[in-house]
Amino acid sequence: MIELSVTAASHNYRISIDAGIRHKLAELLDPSIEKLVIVTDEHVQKYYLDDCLHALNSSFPTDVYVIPPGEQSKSLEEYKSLQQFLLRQRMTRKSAILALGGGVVGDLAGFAAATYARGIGFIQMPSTILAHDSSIGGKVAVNLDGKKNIIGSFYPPHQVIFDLDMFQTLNDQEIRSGLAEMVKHGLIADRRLYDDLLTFTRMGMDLSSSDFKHLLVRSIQVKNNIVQLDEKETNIRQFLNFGHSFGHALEAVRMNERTHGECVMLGMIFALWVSNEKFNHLNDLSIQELIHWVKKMDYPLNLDNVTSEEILNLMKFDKKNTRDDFQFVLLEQVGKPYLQKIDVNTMENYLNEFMTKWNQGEFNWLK
Ligand SMILES: NC(=O)c1ccc[n+]([C@@H]2O[C@H](COP(=O)([O-])OP(=O)(O)OC[C@H]3O[C@@H](n4cnc5c(N)ncnc54)[C@H](O)[C@@H]3O)[C@@H](O)[C@H]2O)c1
Ligand SMILES: O=C(O)C(=O)C[C@@H](O)[C@H](O)[C@H](O)COP(=O)(O)O
Ligand SMILES: [Zn+2]
Repeated sequence: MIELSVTAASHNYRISIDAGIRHKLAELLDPSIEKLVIVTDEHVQKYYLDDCLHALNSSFPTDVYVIPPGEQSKSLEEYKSLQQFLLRQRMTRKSAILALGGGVVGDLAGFAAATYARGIGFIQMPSTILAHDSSIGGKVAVNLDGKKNIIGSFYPPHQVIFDLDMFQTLNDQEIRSGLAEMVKHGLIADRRLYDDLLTFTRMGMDLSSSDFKHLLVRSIQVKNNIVQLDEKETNIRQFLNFGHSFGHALEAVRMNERTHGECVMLGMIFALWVSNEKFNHLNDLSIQELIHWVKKMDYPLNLDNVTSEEILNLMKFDKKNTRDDFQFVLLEQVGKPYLQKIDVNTMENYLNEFMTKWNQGEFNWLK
């Protein structure tokens, strides 16, 4: 088992990573927890809930709250139903929510844990590759009126229990989605992670291999290093948002058609293009090589059913922005992100140019 620790402002917490770790759940949890509510979704319930309940072996009084799978569950309506369930279960500050699932379950359950009784115990048990990102660092949230994560909080978990065995039931789309956040971590902070990830996936992927486990741990370390230095995103944590200004806007327009990671991948390509074409950066990266990989991995690349106007309007709700300007994450080099102020008119021009050229297949690297 690999154990990492995270220092948050309010407390330190442990990340325990291993294949099959769910079967040891009772041993891993803090014995002082008086009551547990497991929040999960219907897919994860089907595969892993029984194992977890069996492992708990009645050590903790436990109830289960199951949400419909998908981004639609990150809503104020689902949040309210969950809070009402917590009330009915008479949860107290000595109780804990255990989020068993991907980023949707973690974000919703975490926001409920952050706000019920002004904060109760919160354990993350990520079940997707993507959730190596979402389960660490304490960003918890729901969406409102198509604006991603606009109602939320910073609420670091008290523990993260990551069972890599659960990746075996992920479909290709969810694997792709999670790999995108790993690529992001490589691009912003770890050139070797980026290179190794592209090589590993080219050679055929065994998600249960020790090679993949090491890549995942390196990716977790990138996230961990950053959130420990800037938990509330006042400076360098904004780099973790690389690709998300455009990505979140696309995700909101194409809700339920494309995953978070698929949209972030296109958002990163846009940001790489701006970095290279408009600011003359990135002479150490072949965008073409990345696009070849992206195509091989079957990321959906179609942008012709969305307008630059729709994207621009949603990008205005990006939480990094100031009132008048976009604060856009660019890369000077791989591993050297920075924040660039871009005014609305300039961003509109960039989007128009990029999306027109993209849709007309004018980029050499698309060929
Ligand atoms: N809080 C953060 O820092 C942070 C970081 C990144 C992303 N996010 C958020 O995370 C969400 C995306 O998370 P996600 O990609 O994990 O999506 P998800 O939680 O919707 O899970 C994806 C799909 O896979 C299914 N699933 C989950 N685990 C499975 C397993 N082991 N086997 C089979 N199926 C499984 C789910 O039921 C769902 O249908 C987005 O809402 C995004 O905004 C948050
Ligand atoms: O941890 C962070 O900080 C991130 O930005 C990680 C992102 O991958 C994640 O999608 C996050 O939820 C985006 O946050 P938001 O503040 O842009 O909603
Ligand atoms: Zn993300």
